[in-house]
Amino acid sequence: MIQIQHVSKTYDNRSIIKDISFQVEKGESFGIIGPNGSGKSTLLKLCSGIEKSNKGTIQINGNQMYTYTKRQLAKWIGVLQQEALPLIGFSVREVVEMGRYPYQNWMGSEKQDTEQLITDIMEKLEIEPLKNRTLEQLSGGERQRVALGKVMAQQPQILMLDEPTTYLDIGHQVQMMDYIRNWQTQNQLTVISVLHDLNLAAMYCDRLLLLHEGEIVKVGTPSEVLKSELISQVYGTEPIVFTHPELNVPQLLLKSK
Ligand SMILES: Nc1ncnc2c1ncn2[C@@H]1O[C@H](COP(=O)(O)OP(=O)(O)OP(=O)(O)O)[C@@H](O)[C@H]1O
Repeated sequence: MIQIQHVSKTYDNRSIIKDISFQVEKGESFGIIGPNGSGKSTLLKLCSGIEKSNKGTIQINGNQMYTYTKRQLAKWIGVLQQEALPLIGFSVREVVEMGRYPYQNWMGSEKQDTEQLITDIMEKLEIEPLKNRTLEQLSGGERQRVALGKVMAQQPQILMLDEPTTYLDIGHQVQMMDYIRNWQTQNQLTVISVLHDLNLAAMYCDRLLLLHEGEIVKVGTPSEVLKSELISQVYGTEPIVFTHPELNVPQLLLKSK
């Protein structure tokens, strides 16, 4: 579905992403993890086309990314960025409807009637009761669900998420990740997420990419990547790694030094 080959990125002569190659299959949930400043967000921006690489190629569904127009790319890739939501004035429903822009003509209308699609998405995310409120009248968790609703309305094949659970409490973190996983499994959606929380990453990702100083340390299943020695080498703190008693995935406990 998405293939990254020998991709590098420099900012101001600083090498941020160094010759990275990996691929993500259709329907897969793929997590990018690594310490602060390791290049996770930059890598995601390269994968979504927000930033251009200095070297290497990115293919979406077998075609070079640069061959897609912005509008075509928006039908393939949806990016969840909370800070990108308009701040004032728009109602919740209007914001979700904005996700339809790749399908609209220059007058903002489209052939398909999307009333029902928008209502279904809002019901699924339990934001229908908030539909007439404006964004500044919402909590952080509600705003995050609206942001997800907007990107769902875009009906992308690939969803890219940069820290989707930041500012959410544990209940809302799990709720958010469950919404995404349900959407993923029901629609064969491909998901690429940058996650700081390694326990959530292990619970919700099929494979993980561990990044350190712009280079891949390891790509593999959560059990292959979340090993005490690797985490200690990259994050500088050695965790206790154990297996989740119900989900059978690795989980980490922190130790003080
Ligand atoms: N537009 C930019 N111009 C210059 N340097 C940048 C730019 N964007 C990111 N960087 C630098 O690239 C490096 C990697 O940043 P990036 O945001 O990709 O890391 P990250 O792993 O997502 O970090 P964090 O976990 O702290 O969010 C950092 O040193 C950052 O200062």
